[in-house]
Amino acid sequence: MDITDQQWHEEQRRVDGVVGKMDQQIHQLSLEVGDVKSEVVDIRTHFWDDVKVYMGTADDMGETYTSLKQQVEMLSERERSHRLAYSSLKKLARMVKSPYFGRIDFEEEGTQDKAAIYLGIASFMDEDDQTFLVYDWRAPVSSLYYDYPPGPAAYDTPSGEIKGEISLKRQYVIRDGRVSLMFDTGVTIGDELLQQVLSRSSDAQMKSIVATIQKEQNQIIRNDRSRMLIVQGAAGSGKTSSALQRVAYLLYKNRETLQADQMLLFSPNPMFNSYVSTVLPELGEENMQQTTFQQYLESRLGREFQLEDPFIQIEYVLSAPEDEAYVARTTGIRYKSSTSFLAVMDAYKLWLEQQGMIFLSIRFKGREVVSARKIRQQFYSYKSSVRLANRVVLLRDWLIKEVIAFEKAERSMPWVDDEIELLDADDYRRAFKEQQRVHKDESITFDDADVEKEYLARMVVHEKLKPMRRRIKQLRFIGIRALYRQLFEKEGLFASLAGGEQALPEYWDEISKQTTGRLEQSELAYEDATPFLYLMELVQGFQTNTSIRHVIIDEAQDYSPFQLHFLKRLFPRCRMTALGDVNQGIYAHASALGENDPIAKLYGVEETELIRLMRSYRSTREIVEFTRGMVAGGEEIMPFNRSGEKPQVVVAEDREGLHDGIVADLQTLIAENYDSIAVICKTANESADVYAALQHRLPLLLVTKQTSSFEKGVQIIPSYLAKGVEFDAVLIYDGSAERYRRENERKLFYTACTRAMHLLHIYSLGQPSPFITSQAGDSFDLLQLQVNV
Ligand SMILES: Nc1ncnc2c1ncn2[C@@H]1O[C@H](COP(=O)(O)OP(=O)(O)OP(=O)(O)O)[C@@H](O)[C@H]1O
Repeated sequence: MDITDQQWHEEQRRVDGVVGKMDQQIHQLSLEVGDVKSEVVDIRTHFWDDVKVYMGTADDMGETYTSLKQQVEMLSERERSHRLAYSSLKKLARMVKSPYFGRIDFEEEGTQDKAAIYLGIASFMDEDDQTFLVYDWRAPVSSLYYDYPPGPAAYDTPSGEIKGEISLKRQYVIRDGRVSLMFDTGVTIGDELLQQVLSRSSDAQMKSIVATIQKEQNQIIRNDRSRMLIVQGAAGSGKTSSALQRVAYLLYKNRETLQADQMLLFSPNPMFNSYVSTVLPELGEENMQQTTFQQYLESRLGREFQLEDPFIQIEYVLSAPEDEAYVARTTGIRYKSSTSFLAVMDAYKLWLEQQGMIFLSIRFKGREVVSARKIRQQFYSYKSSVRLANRVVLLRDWLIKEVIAFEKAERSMPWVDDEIELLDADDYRRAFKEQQRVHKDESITFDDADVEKEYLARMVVHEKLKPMRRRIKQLRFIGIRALYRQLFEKEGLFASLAGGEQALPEYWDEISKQTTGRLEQSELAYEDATPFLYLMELVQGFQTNTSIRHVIIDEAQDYSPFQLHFLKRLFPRCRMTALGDVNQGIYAHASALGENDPIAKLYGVEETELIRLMRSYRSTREIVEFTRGMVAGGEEIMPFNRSGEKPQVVVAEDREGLHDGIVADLQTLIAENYDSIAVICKTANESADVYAALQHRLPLLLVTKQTSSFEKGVQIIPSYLAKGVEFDAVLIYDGSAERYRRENERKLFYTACTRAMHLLHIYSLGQPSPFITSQAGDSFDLLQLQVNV
């Protein structure tokens, strides 16, 4: 339905009115912020002037305390007002140029009132008559906008469902206070605006999608029933976008009880953190915590081991020769990531409760303080009904007592006299002070030489034993590394825990050899890190994190069932949102979204909800139609209706020709103002070679696993680091059969191709990959580059 000039005029008048009121509030708030700020500075500068300090009697001190307390309270109250006024000011400054993006006219059942509800990134109230001129997009009533076309509609409120009728649904694009686009929409949020948004250039940073959230995405954003929400969605279907809007929604809905730092996002790599870091601030919310799983592993095991990161593992899987060691390792990777291995670990723990614990002797100056054998005896002397981790605590306390006894005896050893000789004046002073502190009520002097010597001996021995006591407190007397090794070394142990020889993975001997070999070098393969940590936690007691209330796992398909179980135990109080695409699983390990859907079983059916997103928004129809043929079930992926050129497959006969073709292509794309372009290579090695070969011909950026921010320009990037991000144009460096042919490369290739928003060119040195040639011939254009002569 066309909008008349009259309506257009009225809408602009309303925008002018709202913007005028916003300007007024901005003015008022700026004054307030200035005033409060100078007040705060004043209180800080003259803080002591207004505090009455009397120290004579207990009453005086009480008065001083009260006066001080009042002054501190006043300061913090003023600081709070400053923070509030400042954040309202920031919010208004963001809204004033574009105060809202949508409107619904809604008549509640049983009333005659038709209310026009305008939606923006935050609420804005008319201070004169206390009415909402703009509603926050997250308010309960706003869900009408995302969920219903004009007609009967309903929304949930804390006091029940409200039914009624939507008579109008309108969208706006308002820039600098002018309505630049406006239309009434039907079934869903209008394609027209979405078309516009999606045809824009890719950004170095992800954008918020509040104005165009789709109905199925809204279900993800507002879901707050289930403990575990799983989103399985096609490439580019808005999983990450929805997850970030969801964070903003949950922060709004639970603003009294939930803070941004109680939410944690697990990202696929550090660069991704920078890519998504602006979405929440754009919506006026603080960012949640962000980390990668590898960063967590590093924080726990990085001091003791050289940890292999997942990218080194993937480089190995993609590039190493396929000999027996390779097949054994990849089999091991799959096994060690499975719940079968998790079950072995749990059984191992039960076994250890009865036997087999390995302890390290406590030694001092080459002598045994407590032998490993004695520690073990003590450990197994505790009742077997006491849990393993609790017995470890008892053992720790026992060891501390043993050390105290040892410490006493040690004071009369000759080495102590030698050490005392070496003490200087400062040490003496320290010893004296320490003794004074310990014996507060006794009058201490160093008049008597024997007393002095005793004190000094006590100090010397105590100091020297500090590291030992620290190690005991950190439970470093448990041989976790040896326990992990024992599992792979002890004849028959693994098989009996796994339920028999037949349950052992293939290539068991080689897997054991590889595992123990690396441990001896103090290396931990990526596939061993989580199981190792799990064993450590089983034995020492879980170091859980109860402050995090919500965990969001992006690219969930890249987590193994084992890792997911581990996360569940790590965050026992939290809810989880896991987003993934089974077709983009690029690791050799079993996937949490793989066969038998291990992720769905994590919290059980009752507490789990699964939402599927099948419409892809990132890429043009042509790119989606081409790429979806590469993966199982791809026919269900629906392109959004936006057209572009067909993907091109460009075959070169030699590397020089390939490079010339790519450089010419890049130059054209740059001239045509494509802002972000990626040349996606298979591995980091290939990326480094391409960068070295082409960097003198045009400006390029090389993305490595160390890259921490996502930038515009031409990026040379390994396929697995391009996860989650997108580019205006994607050139696949070499999509030949030589490079992409194995089944485990299919998803990698699909992931790389689906990074393209507007244009996809696949170069191929020789015969193109079967993942291309098996596609319908009319879904891409095939070009042959001329051979260089
Ligand atoms: N409702 C929407 N309105 C506007 N843009 C959208 C919407 N949904 C998704 N997009 C856009 O589609 C692109 C892909 O979204 P996003 O990265 O969230 O998808 P994804 O499912 O996480 O993708 P992948 O799994 O391939 O990494 C982004 O540019 C995003 O802004």
